[in-house]
Order: sequence, then structure tokens, then C-alpha cells
Amino acid sequence: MTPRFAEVIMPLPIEGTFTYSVPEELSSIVKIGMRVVVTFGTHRLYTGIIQYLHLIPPDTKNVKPIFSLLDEEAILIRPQLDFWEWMATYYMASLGDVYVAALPSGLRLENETLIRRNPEVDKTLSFSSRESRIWNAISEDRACSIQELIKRTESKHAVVWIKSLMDKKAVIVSQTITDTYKPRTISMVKAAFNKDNEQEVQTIFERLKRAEKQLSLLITYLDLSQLLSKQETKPVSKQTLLEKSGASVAVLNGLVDKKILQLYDQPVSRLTHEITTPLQEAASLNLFQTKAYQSLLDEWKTKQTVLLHGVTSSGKTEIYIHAIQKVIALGRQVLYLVPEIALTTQLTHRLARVFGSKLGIYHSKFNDNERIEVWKNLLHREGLQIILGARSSIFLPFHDLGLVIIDEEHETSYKQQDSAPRYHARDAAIMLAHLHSAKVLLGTATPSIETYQNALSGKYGFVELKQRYEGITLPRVASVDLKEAFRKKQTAGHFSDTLIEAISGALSRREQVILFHNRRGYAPYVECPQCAYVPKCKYCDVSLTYHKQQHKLICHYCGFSQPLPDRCPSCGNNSLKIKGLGTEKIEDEVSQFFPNAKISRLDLDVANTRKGFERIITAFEQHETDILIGTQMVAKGLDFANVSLVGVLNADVLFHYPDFRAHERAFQLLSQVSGRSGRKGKQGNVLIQTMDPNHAVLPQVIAHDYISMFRTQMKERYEFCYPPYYRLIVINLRHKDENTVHHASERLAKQLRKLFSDRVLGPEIPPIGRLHSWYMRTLLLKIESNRSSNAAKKMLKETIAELQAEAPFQSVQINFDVDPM
Ligand SMILES: Nc1ncnc2c1ncn2[C@@H]1O[C@H](COP(=O)(O)OP(=O)(O)OP(=O)(O)O)[C@@H](O)[C@H]1O
Ligand SMILES: [Zn+2]
Repeated sequence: MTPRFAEVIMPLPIEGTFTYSVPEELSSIVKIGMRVVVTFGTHRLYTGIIQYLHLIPPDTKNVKPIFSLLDEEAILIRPQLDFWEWMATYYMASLGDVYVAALPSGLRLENETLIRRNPEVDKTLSFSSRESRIWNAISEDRACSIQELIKRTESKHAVVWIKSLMDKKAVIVSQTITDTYKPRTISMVKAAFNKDNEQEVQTIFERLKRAEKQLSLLITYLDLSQLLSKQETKPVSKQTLLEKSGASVAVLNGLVDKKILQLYDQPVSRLTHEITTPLQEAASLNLFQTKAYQSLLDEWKTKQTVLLHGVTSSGKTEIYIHAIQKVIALGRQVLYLVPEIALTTQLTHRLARVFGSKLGIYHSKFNDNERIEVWKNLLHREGLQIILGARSSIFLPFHDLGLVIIDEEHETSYKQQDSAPRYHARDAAIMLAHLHSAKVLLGTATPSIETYQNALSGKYGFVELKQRYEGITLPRVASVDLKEAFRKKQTAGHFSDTLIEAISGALSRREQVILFHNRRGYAPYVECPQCAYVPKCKYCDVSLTYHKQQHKLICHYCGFSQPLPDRCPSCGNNSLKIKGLGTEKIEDEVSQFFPNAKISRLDLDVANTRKGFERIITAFEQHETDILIGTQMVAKGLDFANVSLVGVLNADVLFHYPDFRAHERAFQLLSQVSGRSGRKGKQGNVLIQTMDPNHAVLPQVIAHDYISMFRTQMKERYEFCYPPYYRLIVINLRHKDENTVHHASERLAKQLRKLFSDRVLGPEIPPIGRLHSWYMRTLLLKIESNRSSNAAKKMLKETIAELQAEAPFQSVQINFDVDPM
């Protein structure tokens, strides 16, 4: 079939795909999954993606043609496009939203499409004056972006004339992967003389007689390269040569100038993580692990998805490794998801030891080039078989997934919160596995309520592992009553004497300590002691957080920052008081109490780069630091051998979270952070400071009693109509004018109640009622789990379309959060 039309996905938050005609000259090469340049709206150019090709003319008369193809081959494959469609439908987002979330930005340079002169342009062509203006604006030797051309010609309609130049084949539109993607190279050294010509070699040595340093460098080179021996010549990098010879760059350049040595660039892959040691066998499993592994394989015979509920440090990772080996031996692929980038550091080492270059890493702290390299490798099946990554790796071009591992499946950071599609990577990955007929392994010590329920009901397979690997008892957990400690004056700063003593004890035995507090910055807010004024963000309804190092007040929602004012802006009082507690302040206090201890901090502020994480984690691993202070980043999955004490500074922050999951999350977080203690050698200790020692979750954490937490929670969820009994959909409305959003939300609630009656809650002003200068309202829709949510979603969309057909509400922005966390 010669396709005549293409359905194109645009990188825009608009429903559906758009039909373009396929020009004749492209019809034989165009393929599904290729990127194309198309115009949309008033002459803007975009990079679209072909979802499918067909012969059916659309209803509209003027179908626009595809301008050009950006790829010689598809960059997306069928399972991905199916996955996109599922995601858009389920999470009530547009295909364009999914497209934007899925592709590394290097592959979607909308409006940065590059134009260059065609070097083979027909010299006899004549241009109109407008075309000439564009032509002249394009640099002779360099491609330039459409934005640049619009600026240079000062013409908004530049695109039209670019198009006519394209028709005349005077310019080329390009944006292939290789255009934006630059391979990494290293500088290599080779001989510039003929090694087989003895005479020539002789002369060179003569010439260098008085250039001692150059001679010695040349000899080092000959040695490293084995050039004059009978063996095969080895490649020598510039860096190695300089290191081994101790010579300076100037000496090397001298030899290059004399045309004795020569430099050249060699492309190298960014994917090879340094594998210094030879590959090792996977660790053999102990008795309990072997049993668990066997039941895992058994469960997979009948179930797609299996929950592995194994206590902290039971060796779940080792079981994953065995499962991975089995799958890759069949030639299939594995996706290993972790909730937090911090976790990839340790895991990369553990996995690379066994899997070497079959392992690829993928997450948002990798730059675009590195991500594109992983993408291409998978697309062309160039050798990667296992991807370890954060949530965005579900979008990679897998050809044949055999297994998806979701580590710490309970983690809420699997949920994409900020922008559409608001997907849950665990749930989406289960769907992805389904499309590939792959098995799924959900691993955790503290399952989410939903997952545990699915395991109990038989929807998922279920495997338990109750012993720590070395048979060490789970840590002793105790709570410390802060209120009482303050009353009895048994505190220093934010530390109870009990915690301080425990820390000194651990340090004196040369053991390490983790201190956990779920708030970064120095102090959550500052307040005027005279008038109680609290500085707030200009754009959001939140108080600003004080960061001491930068001496600034920062909004954790939009990043707005301002210097700490000298006096109260409201009453003029000449000091503002710092209130509450953040990780930075804890670090301050700890270093006062333990001046000899080496302390480091792991939170978003210090660890916002890949190297940042690695440095801090490795230093702690190697016991270069004694005390690690951190937010929830330290709570999950990290494996340190020498930690004997975990201190929780203030558990109340977790208890008073305004959310139906607060209790579940507090249990998970406290159990997880406790699990970092006493993993090797002997039983560890955990101290949890709280103002509320009678909180119901504490006895459950202390007794490591997951089941009782699960039971109390299920009862509450049932009573108050929450998941897993009900599915939730949050409808967010926002507008720059508060009145408009208020009326729109009231109106929508009324319409929806006609359809869903009391399953609709709200409208409400969310806890942060204004964000980035937008006023917000939310509605909540609860649907019984045993009912079709598809039908409900459809009705919901129709109702909203009706609302937005009314003039005053057209500009209200509405989005959805399906299964909010
Ligand atoms: N079979 C084994 N052979 C050798 N070492 C093992 C084995 N099983 C576990 N270990 C070691 O025990 C420690 C804990 O194992 P692992 O990190 O896999 O536990 P986990 O269950 O994933 O813990 P968490 O839930 O806390 O992340 C690790 O240092 C691991 O190397
Ligand atoms: Zn803000």
C-alpha cells in the first residue's frame, strides 16, 4: 500500500492526532514511528511523530502535507506507540503529553528544527524577494534554527517562505538523531612514521638525541603500544601516555610538531561504566532465598505479577539478579526500576559486577547525549539487555521485555506528580510488561496497601522472605518522648539526651550513624516574634524556607528566592526568628555536639547532580564519614555494612501529613529507614523522637508488624471510601483570576453531581491554593473499584467539554490526576 495520509502526534496538550498528507516523494520511505516536520496553527513548525499511515482522506478540505522526514528509520517501535495510547487514555492526558514525557528532549526539538542551505542547490533557480530574504539569513556554512531565522528576518511568516524554499529544494530541514547527538571521543596517539622502515626509525632516534624528555616520552609510547615488537600494536590514549611517562603536554606537542607522533580522536561509548574487575558469578543464594526464588518461579507459571515481600536486608536484590540471569539467557530484556536516582549508584556496582556491558543506566540526571545513546542501543539491539533506571525508563524502545522488576514498589516517588501524564511508573510498567508478555516482580519490605491486597486476593502471586540474609534479628526500635524530654530539660537543640548518648556510644565503637529528617533546608520558616509575620512566596501560598548556606529564603515549590530581610517587613521589628527544623540545621547542631565526627548530608540541595550522590554515598560506604544526615533519600534501599544506629529526629512531620495515606507512609518510611541499621554483623538500633509517643503507628513500627498496619488501614479505607476499595480521580482547575476558577469549579461540581451524585467531593481550595500565580481549585471523584473507570472517565471528559464551551470558562485550565498519591 502506498500511504496517502499520516496520523501525527504533536508535542502539545491537545487531544488526538492530526492528519497530514504524505507527499509522493516520501510515500515509499515513510514509516510509523518516524519524526516529521509539520506546520500547526499559524505557521509554527513542530516535530511530530507518525502514529499510523492510511488511505482515508479526512473531512477537512485543506489537509496540509508533511514538510519533511527527520529520520531515515523509525525511532519508536510499535509496542511503544501502543503503550503511549494506553497511558494517554488511562491517565486522561493527551498523546502529545505522553510524547513530551517519553522522548529525551534531544529527540524533540520542537521549534528548533534546523534549516541549512542545500549545497547542491540548482544555481539557476530564481527566488522571490521574500525567499531571498530567508536565503540570505541562513548562514552559509551552518544550520540555523527556525527561531533564529524568524529573528533575523524579523518576519513571523518566515515559515511560509522556508516552506517554499524547501519546495524548490534550496534548503534542507534536518534534525536526525546524529544531528543533535554528539558521540564522545577520546584523544589517542599513534606513530607518524613507518615502523617497518628501520632507516626512518634510526633517524628519529638520532634527531631526538638532545631532546631528552621527548625521547623518553617516545620510548614510553613504543613500550605501551608494542609498536616495534612482533605483537599486535595496542592503541594508546593521550591521557595514559602522559600519565605513564610523566611528561607534559608541551613535550608531547613537540613530538607532534616534529611529525613523529600524531594525535587522533576515537569515538567511545558513554555506556561503559568502568568495569575494572572481571565479571563475577552471581552470589549463591542461601536456603531461605533459594526457597523464595523457587516459589517465585512457581508463582510466575500462573501469574504475570508477583509480590516479593522480604524484610529489609533479606537479599531481595540477590534474588532479582538470579531472575535477571534466567531471563537474559533466553535473549530477552529486563527493566529494573528504582524509585530514586540515589539508589542507582550502589546498584550499578552490584549489577555491573555480574552483567558487565549488558547493563545500561537511564535516568533524568543523565544528560541528553547519554540518554540518546541508551535509546539507540536498544532500538538497534546493540547489546544492552538490562536497563536499571528511574521511572522515565518505561518509555525506552524495548523490543522484547521478558521481566520487569519494580524495586521498593511502595514508593510514592514512582508517581509523576507535576505534569501530565500523571502516571504511576509501577502501574504503567505492569501494563508495559503485559504488552510484551513479560513477568513482573514487585519487591519491597513494606508493600503498598493496594499491592498487598492484590497479593492476598490472588490477583498477584505472593512470596515472602522473613529472614535477614545473615540471620541477624531486625533492629531494636524504640521511641523517645520529646515532650517529656523537653519538660525535664533532657535535650540539647533538637536532640534528646537519649539520642545523643546513643550516637556517642556508636561513634566510640567506630560504628556509623544515620539521622533522618524529612525536610531539607535550615528551617521550614522564619517568623517575626513581635507580629507573627511569616514571609511567603510571591507566587505561591507557601511560607519560604530558610537556607543558611545561601543565606536566603527559598520557595520549595517554584524556586523563588530572596535574601533574608534584616527586619520584619510588616512591623519593622529588627529580628526575625528561625522556626522549625531542616536537615541543614541538624547538621549544624550535630557538628557542635560531635566536633570530632565526620558528618555529611544527603538531600536535594547537596545531591542534585549524579556525582554529588555518588561522592556522598561512596564516602559513607567506605567509612570516610561517620554520620549521614538525610531526607527520605537515605531511607530506602541503601546498603551500608557498618551502620548500627538510625535516629529519626521528629516523626511528627510524618504523622501529621494531611492525606489518607499518612499512616501507611509513616509506617513505610520509618520501617525503611530503620532497615538501614544492623545489616551486617550484629543487631542494630533505631530511636524515633516524637512529641506524640502514643501515635497508633509507633507500636506497629516497633514490632515490625506490617499485617496489623495493613488491617487497621484497610478498615479505614473501607469506611471512608478510599483505595483499594475506590479509585480516585482528582480534577484540578486553575486560572489567573480567582473569581473565574471559583465559578468554573462550582459549576463543574454541580454538573458532575447530576451524573455521579455523592461520589463527587468539593470543590476545595487545595492546601496550597495559589501556585506560580495561578489560583487553584480541586474536585475529587471516587469510583467503586469494581466498576468500569473507563465509562466514568468518558463522562467526565464530556462534562468538561461542555463546561469549556461556555465563554467565561474557556481559558480555565483543567487537568486530571488519576490514582493520585
Ligand atoms: N546470597 C547472598 N550472598 C552474599 N551476600 C548476600 C546474599 N544475599 C544478601 N547478601 C548481602 O546482604 C546485604 C543485604 O542484601 P540486599 O541489599 O539485597 O537486601 P534487600 O532485601 O534488597 O534489602 P532492602 O529491602 O533493605 O533494600 C547486601 O550487602 C548483600 O550483598
Ligand atoms: Zn513559590
